[in-house]
Amino acid sequence: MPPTALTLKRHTPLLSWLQDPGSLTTRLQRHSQGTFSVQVLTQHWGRAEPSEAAALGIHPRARVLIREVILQGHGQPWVWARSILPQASLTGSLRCLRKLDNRPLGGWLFKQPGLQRDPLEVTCYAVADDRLPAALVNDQALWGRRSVFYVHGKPLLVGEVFLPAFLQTLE
Ligand SMILES: C=C(O[C@@H]1C=C(C(=O)O)C=C[C@H]1O)C(=O)O
Repeated sequence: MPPTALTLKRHTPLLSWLQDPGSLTTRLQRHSQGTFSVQVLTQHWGRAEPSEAAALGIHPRARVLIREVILQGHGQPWVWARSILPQASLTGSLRCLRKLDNRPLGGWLFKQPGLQRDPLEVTCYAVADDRLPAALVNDQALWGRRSVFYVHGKPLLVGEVFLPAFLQTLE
């Protein structure tokens, strides 16, 4: 089935994960029976993609911290996550996010009082999306989600794509 024509079957177990407004880290820690870990692929300063800047409500040339990780369970690549942290957001209590290393972003986010989150956008990542490491994709379309979090009104964009090894755990 061509990726563009992929549709989510109703009641697929993945829907529950795509639409869950809670901490993905916490849910994956449970699902992995405590074997959860974060592998940082890259964390560098740069510019957001146009759609990311628009979602964050920032100037397309604003300086952002780009963080891409693989969330693992049982040592397997389960989720590819790309977070866009505007430099203007990383002030005050958010400065610590500059040095997360392999600590999960969600572990800090969901402890913040007054955390707010925009509605989740669910999307299908066609194979052609070259930001996804091809080795993780196994030449198939994948489903993901993204949303903007606000801590003390400062926006952070988090996107997650569920990988084939994770989908196998739902079968
Ligand atoms: C936002 C969360 O943080 C998770 C951890 C991430 C990280 O460490 O970079 C990125 C995306 C999330 O899946 C969460 O747990 O819900």
